[in-house]
Amino acid sequence: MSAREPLRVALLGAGVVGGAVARHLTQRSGDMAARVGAPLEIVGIAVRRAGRDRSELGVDASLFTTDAEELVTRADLVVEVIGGIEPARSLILRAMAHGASVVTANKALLAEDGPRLYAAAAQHGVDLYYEAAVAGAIPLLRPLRESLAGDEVRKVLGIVNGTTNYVLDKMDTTGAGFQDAVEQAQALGYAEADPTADVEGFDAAAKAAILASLAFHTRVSGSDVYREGITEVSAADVAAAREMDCVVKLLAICERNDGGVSVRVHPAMIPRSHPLAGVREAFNAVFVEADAAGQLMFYGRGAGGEPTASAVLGDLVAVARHRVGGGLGPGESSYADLPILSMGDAQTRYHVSLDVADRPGVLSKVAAAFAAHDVSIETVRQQLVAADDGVTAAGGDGSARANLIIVTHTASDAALSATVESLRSLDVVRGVNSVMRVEGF
Ligand SMILES: NC(=O)c1ccc[n+]([C@@H]2O[C@H](COP(=O)([O-])OP(=O)(O)OC[C@H]3O[C@@H](n4cnc5c(N)ncnc54)[C@H](O)[C@@H]3O)[C@@H](O)[C@H]2O)c1
Ligand SMILES: N[C@@H](CCO)C(=O)O
Ligand code: NA
Repeated sequence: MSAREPLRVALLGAGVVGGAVARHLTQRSGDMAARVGAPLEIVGIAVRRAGRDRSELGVDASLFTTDAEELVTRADLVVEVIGGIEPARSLILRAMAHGASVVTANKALLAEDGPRLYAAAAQHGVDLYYEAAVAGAIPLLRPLRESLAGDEVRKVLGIVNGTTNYVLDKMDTTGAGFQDAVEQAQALGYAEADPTADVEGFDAAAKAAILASLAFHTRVSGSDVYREGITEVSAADVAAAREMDCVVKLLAICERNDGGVSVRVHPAMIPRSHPLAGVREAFNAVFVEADAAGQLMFYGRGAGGEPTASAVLGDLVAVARHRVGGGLGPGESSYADLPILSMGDAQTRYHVSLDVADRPGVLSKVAAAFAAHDVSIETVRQQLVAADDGVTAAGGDGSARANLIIVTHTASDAALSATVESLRSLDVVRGVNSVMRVEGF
């Protein structure tokens, strides 16, 4: 082991992630020192309440402090795992101003105000690393930032929120409704007491913004991301997907085309044969497509104290090595500055399930609505609605009813959603059962 002076580490937050980081740093200090080339010495752990019993972390009780502002001024390396915007942002900026490199897991902050933090890191000549912020343990940001730095990334497509994947998986495999599945996720500790950030897609949108920024060398913030959560996904949607041999997943999609970049988070049907369909429970997986590399897939645990601590510790070792050996990791790269496309310009495909009157001319009226918006239909399947399946087989005008399932070719999202609006107003359409985007065919 090196005789070098210890590097002073300040830990901000001792919750799920911070607790796991503290335990590893304490129990495996010898390995960490050998890998870094200098000991990593915890000089303080900022907590909200000082008096609590935290003996299970195995750290000296005198290290806990409620004065995070003071703590960050006497550290070489600061790990921020408090979460949220403030005081996390001010503490990170203060730490950098005092010369500390920073490791954070805070996707919400990076998606809201990343450029300000990157600028501060550059100004003060320190590192800002955040592998844990997207897809937890999965090494994903480092590959994008470093391994693929010489390639052209075209698309990043993935499942980046464990809670919603768990909920959708349970809806698919057990037929559970949305609310039941959320309660199961809460009972297992995946979903928080207030699961809004997960189920409304805010968490995935923040991660999509970070991924797109790195992939396309362009500043993308959380508010640039089109976002739909899973609260509107019904058992009928999941059943419609099953009929198509598909599953519903909440996807983060970052695409680059000639016009710019499109970044979106929404539920979509994907074929059961697609590798993302096999991502079960609270796991995450991300596909990256690059010109020279072709397709790459990253899979693993995106949440939980231990998996997230793995990514935090990897970053901590990396920035500590820079302190020992000199130099800095790559900073923000936003030189490409590509325009960000609106959702209407995104190229998507729709699956639409309609209840229609079963009489002559209905199909042509439906087809005309698609044609009017220049949307090409790929497949149409029709089945009669039986009188005994819970709906009345006779329509209001005495005609029989049928279920029409239509899958489109790719078109702009604006054209597709305008088509659905037209369908809703057709007299032959009795009801729109399910509308969902389709990916991965
Ligand atoms: N838990 C995960 O699976 C996971 C995965 C990836 C990223 N993250 C990110 O990691 C960060 C931490 O998440 P977590 O799950 O550990 O949250 P947590 O709520 O378990 O822990 C946060 C801790 O910070 C403390 N805290 C809040 N304000 C503080 C302050 N001003 N000073 C000192 N302590 C303060 C809280 O009391 C709490 O103990 C968040 O940014 C989160 O998005 C978490
Ligand atoms: N709430 C997040 C934690 C990891 O960021 C999830 O469910 O994926
Ligand atoms: Na990661």
